[in-house]
Amino acid sequence: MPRPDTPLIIALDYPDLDQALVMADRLDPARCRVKVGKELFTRSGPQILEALHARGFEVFLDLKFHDIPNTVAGAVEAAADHGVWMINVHAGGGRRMMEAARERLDKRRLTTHLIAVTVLTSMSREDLAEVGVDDDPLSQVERLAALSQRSGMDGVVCSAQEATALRALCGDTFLKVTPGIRPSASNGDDQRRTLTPARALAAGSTHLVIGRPVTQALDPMAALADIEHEIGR
Ligand SMILES: O=C(O)c1cc(=O)[nH]c(=O)n1[C@@H]1O[C@H](COP(=O)(O)O)[C@@H](O)[C@H]1O
Repeated sequence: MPRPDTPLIIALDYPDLDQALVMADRLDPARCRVKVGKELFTRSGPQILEALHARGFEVFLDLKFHDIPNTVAGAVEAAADHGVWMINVHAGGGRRMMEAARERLDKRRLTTHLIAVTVLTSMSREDLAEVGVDDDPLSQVERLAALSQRSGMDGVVCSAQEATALRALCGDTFLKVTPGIRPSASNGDDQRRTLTPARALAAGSTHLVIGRPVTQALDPMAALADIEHEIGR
């Protein structure tokens, strides 16, 4: 199966397998990847991954592991053993945690992309201050992205607002996976650091994670077509 030549990752944030597959069956695995997150995976288990793989999708299993190094190493190995395209951990777990995850995948020759979440796109400067980080999101994202790169990650999750700075700091090939994508007409929901699809790509995002602007649209396929048109696909 050829790899899809697209930056689009559709977040299948549904409460159960059936609803997720109704959406997946309307999507084309040649034109997007899909993301399975905590709610869907906790409800459905690995069955959802098998069903999506059987349909030809590359899957980002977004479980954002954050624990002691030994526990995270085991968790990323278990996740990668499902044959998913991408998995993630929280960079806030620190260098030793990320290195342990990297070493475990390398030892098993598992080629799953391993990326680290820097600062959640739902967080503003005020949210960061409340958890003891008295700095702007960009500085904290840069700090955690540099640490992630030194710790062997293939890239990071950040907001597209930080993508240009990370391109300068970490280079073009370091993955910049950006949720918080909002077409100009839609609201931000719980997201705080957002950008439109076209501006996100221009800024240097390598992948755009898009959930509600497509999945909650009155006509999801029309919403997706509009996004593809906006980014020239
Ligand atoms: O790791 C993620 O995917 C992620 C990181 C982050 O900082 N912000 C973020 O929104 N996400 C995920 O990206 C998706 C965004 O969904 P929408 O806000 O509906 O487009 C959700 O599934 C989130 O769990």
